[in-house]
Parts: sequence; structure tokens; C-alpha cells
Amino acid sequence: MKYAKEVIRKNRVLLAASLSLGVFNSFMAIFKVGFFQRLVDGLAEGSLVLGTILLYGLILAVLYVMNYVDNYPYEKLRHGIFLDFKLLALKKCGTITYAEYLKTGTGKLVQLIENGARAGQSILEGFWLKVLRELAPTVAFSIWFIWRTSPLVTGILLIGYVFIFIVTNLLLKSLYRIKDRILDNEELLNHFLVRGLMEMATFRLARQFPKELEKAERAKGEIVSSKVKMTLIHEAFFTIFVLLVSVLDVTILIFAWRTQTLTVGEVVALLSLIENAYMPIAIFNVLFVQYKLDKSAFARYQRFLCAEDDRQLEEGQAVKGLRGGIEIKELVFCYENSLLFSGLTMDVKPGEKVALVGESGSGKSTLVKLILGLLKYSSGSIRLDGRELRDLKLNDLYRWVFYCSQEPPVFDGTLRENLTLGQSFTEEQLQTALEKARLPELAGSLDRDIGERGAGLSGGEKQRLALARLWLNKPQIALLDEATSAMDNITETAVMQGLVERLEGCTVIAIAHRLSSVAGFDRLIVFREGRIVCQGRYHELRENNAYFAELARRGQETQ
Ligand SMILES: Nc1ncnc2c1ncn2[C@@H]1O[C@H](COP(=O)(O)OP(=O)(O)OP(=O)(O)O)[C@@H](O)[C@H]1O
Repeated sequence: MKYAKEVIRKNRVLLAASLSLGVFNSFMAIFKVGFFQRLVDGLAEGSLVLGTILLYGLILAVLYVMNYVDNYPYEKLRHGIFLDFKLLALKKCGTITYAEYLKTGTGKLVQLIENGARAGQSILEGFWLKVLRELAPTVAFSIWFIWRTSPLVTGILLIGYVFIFIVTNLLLKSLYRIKDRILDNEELLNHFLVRGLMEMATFRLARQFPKELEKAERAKGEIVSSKVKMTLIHEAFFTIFVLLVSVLDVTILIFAWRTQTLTVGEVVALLSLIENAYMPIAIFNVLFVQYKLDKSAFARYQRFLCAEDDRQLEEGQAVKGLRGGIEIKELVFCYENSLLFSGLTMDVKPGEKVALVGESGSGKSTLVKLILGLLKYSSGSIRLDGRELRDLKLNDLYRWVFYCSQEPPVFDGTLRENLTLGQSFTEEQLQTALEKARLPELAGSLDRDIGERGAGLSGGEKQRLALARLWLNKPQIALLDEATSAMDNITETAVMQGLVERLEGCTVIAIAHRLSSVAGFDRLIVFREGRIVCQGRYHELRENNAYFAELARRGQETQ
């Protein structure tokens, strides 16, 4: 409930206002019925005075005006709670460990967040708020007024409550199973939807859309039939309650007719109060069932919210500056059960330009993510300027580090947002950065949206845009994971030349498959299956190492 409490705290003023107004309005609604009874009886006895009628009018006016006023905090709260629950997911993304993040697929996650936020809103607003400000006060005030008129009817009413409780529990069990099926299939449907939208070209060429649609249709069928079943069960509750209230109404009428102990006003008030006492219970039961079902949807969301956080982001030694020395000793790392590094050792001097090369899957990107503190090693050490990486506060460290990822290193937003990453720069600085990264043609359209993962740019343009950030903030360590792989040879050579100048004095670790792009680096480190097989300058390796010579030859063939 930690996350629900966070949302409650954030909305506490609105909650207090909404609760007080709700209780007041519930009391006024019941008070109005009691007052009406006195009015009817006064009318029958001929003792009614104008003042009583006017007072009744005033009660009605206050009730309706306050009902209207109540909309303001209530609606603000209702929509706010839903969005606050949604925003928790974004906040979580800022702190979750990278390993946990990798486990969650976007499509399913988006639906999980949507369902979870709706469930959270429904629990707080749809259940607790409704119960505390409407249902409980209405029932309490109604029973109090009924008790004053007829204790016998109050007894019958309470027996009815027990009956309702038993019926509710019987139906709840079947609803749980249905709800779980709905959630599973909603997440699955969204998974197909998101992957279809994101991989449109691949799926179209593979003619995979009909198969995808078939699977999505199956999930849709399950969702629809389960939702219909749920509605029918919910409606059955209401039908049972309405029947119960009808039986009670008839019993009261027979009782009043046979005994002649109740006034007309009392009969009218009792019929109305019984409705007021039962309907909230009927509504409560439906809400309670919904509440229980929402709890299971919220629990799924909560599992994501409670996923392990990377505490190192905000904890650890401050990093006030960096020279850029990196020492790796006896490093051990495995992905789940698969060992990748079993005692890797290497070091990079401050200001050195090093390239990691080797076959695909040999561990280069993983090593970069370990140096970034995204992935955590189980033993051995990574030292930055002699300080153990796992002891450093990562959010401090990141101020001195630049990372260009292998995945499209840009995001859905404008060119400006992609360049500045939330910092302020002058137009001139932005233009210079784009020129240096060989993208001067984009300088005139900084507010253009570049689409999902930069869909509105070519592969090479996306990479140059990401590299342009280097001219806005100079790092002390730059980690470039195939940062120029999508560029043609001529552009790549020009961009690399610019990078080398810009990164003068700064430590660079670049991963490259096209060896010619890193031929001028101080050192090339060759990886094979998680081990370093050789290292040295490009020409030395090419002449003296058969494995490297083969890599370089194959690289040239594919160019
Ligand atoms: N999240 C992950 N979970 C499990 N295994 C992974 C994960 N990421 C990578 N691996 C595995 O770890 C190994 C090293 O992957 P890595 O991406 O580091 O290689 P790489 O040398 O950078 O490859 P490439 O040059 O193709 O980018 C591969 O066998 C890969 O399948």
C-alpha cells in the first residue's frame, strides 16, 4: 500500500474536502426525508404552517447547491488519482535496476500500467471514497431514522444485510477467476498491438500480420466473453437486492394496513428510508466485488512498482570530477545462468582512446553497460580513477560520462529535446553542435518531431544527432557503442575526425565492427566469447595476429 499512501498524501487536501462535503450531503439527503415525513403528517393533521414549507424548500436548496459544489473536489480528485497512479510508472523507470527493466516488455507493461492505474483509482475513489463519504453515512443516518420510527423494521433490515453478505461471498470466487483471465488477455492483446505498430515493416515483409491478428483476435474473444460474464454476475447482485427491497416494501404496507400503528408520513418515510438503507448496501456489494478484483489488478502493477531499485543512483560517494582512468580486475558477470566474463582484466588510461572489437555476442556491449553501472558485476572490480565503481553515486558520475547506445540513441520528441536532454542552450550553441556532427541541414527545424525512436530520420542521422550532444557537454569518459555504424564511409570518417578533436584529453571506449573507423585509436582490444584475445594498435595487430587479421579481412569484405 506504499504507493497508494503516496497518492493519498499528494491529494490530502482534496480528499479532506471531498470527504466532508460527501458526509454533509448524505446527512442532508436523509434529513430531508425525515423532514418531509413531518411535513406530510402536519398536512394530514392540519397543523402545517408556511414556515415549515419554506424551511423544507431551504433544505432542498442547500442540498442541491452543496451537491453541485461537491463536484469540484470530487472530479479533481477522481481524474488526478488516476493520473498520479500512472505517473508512478514513469518515476519508477528513473530508478529501476537495468536488469529488471530488461525483463519487462513494453506492450504488456503499457497495459499493466493502464490497468493498474485504473484499479488504483477505483480502489481509492470508486471504493473507499464512495464508502466513506456516501454509503456508510447514508446507511448510518437511515438506520438511525428508521430506528426512531420502528425498531422492528430495523431488526428485519439487519437480517437482510446478513443474507446479502452470504450471496456476495458466493459470487466473488467465480469473479476472481474471470478477472484474472481478462487481465492476462488484455496484456497479451496490447503486446500484439504494440509489437505490430513498432515492427510494422518487418512483419509486413514477413507477411506476419494475419497470424498476429489471429492471435490478437483470440485474446479479444476471451476478453469480451469474460467481460460479459462479469457484467451478468454484477447485474444479478442488483436484481437480488431490488427483489429484497420489494419484499420489504410489501411487508411494511401489509403491516401498516393490518395494525394501523403507522401514520401516512411514517409509511412514506419508511419506504423511502429502506431504499436509502438498502441501496447503499447493494452498491457497496458491487463496489466491494469490484474492489477485490481491482486489488488483483493493482497487485500486478504493484509488482512492477516494487521491482528492485538501483539504490546506487542516489547513494554512494560523490563524484566531483573525473580524470577518466578505468581499471578492470578479475571481473565476473553472468546473465541469469549464463557466464559471460569469468575474470576479465583490462585497463584504460585517462585520455586514452580504446576500441573494443570482436565477433558479435562476445560481450562488448555488456562490458560498456558494466562500466556505466547499468549492469552489476558479481565479483572482481571496476575502478574509476582508483575508486570502486560500486561505491560511487551514479547520478553524480553520469555528469562526467557520455553514452551513445547501440539501440537508436534518440527518442520520440523534437530535435531540440533530443539535443538538449532538458538543459538550456542558446540557438547558436545548438547550431554549432549540429554543424560539428555534420547535420547543418537540421539546424533550421529544431522543433520538428522526429517520431518514435527517431523514425523521421535516417539511421545515420539518428547517430549524428546523438553525437551532436557531445558539442554541448564535454564528458571525461565517452562510451560509444557502434555510434557510427549506420553512416556511410565518407560521413563516418568525417564524423570520427570531428569526434577525435572534440574528445581530446577525454577517455573514449568505442565499440566498432567496421575496424577502419577505429584504425587511428590508441589501442584496439579484441574480444572473443567474453575473453580478451589480443590488443594493440591496428597495424600491429593486423600484421601479427591471425584472428584479428581474419576479422579485419571479413570486415572489409562486408563493406
Ligand atoms: N539481457 C540479456 N539477457 C541475457 N543474455 C544477454 C542479454 N544481453 C546480452 N546477452 C548475451 O550476452 C552475450 C554478449 O552480448 P553483448 O551484447 O554484450 O555482445 P556484443 O559483443 O556487444 O555483440 P554485438 O557486437 O552483436 O553487439 C550474448 O551471448 C548475448 O546473447
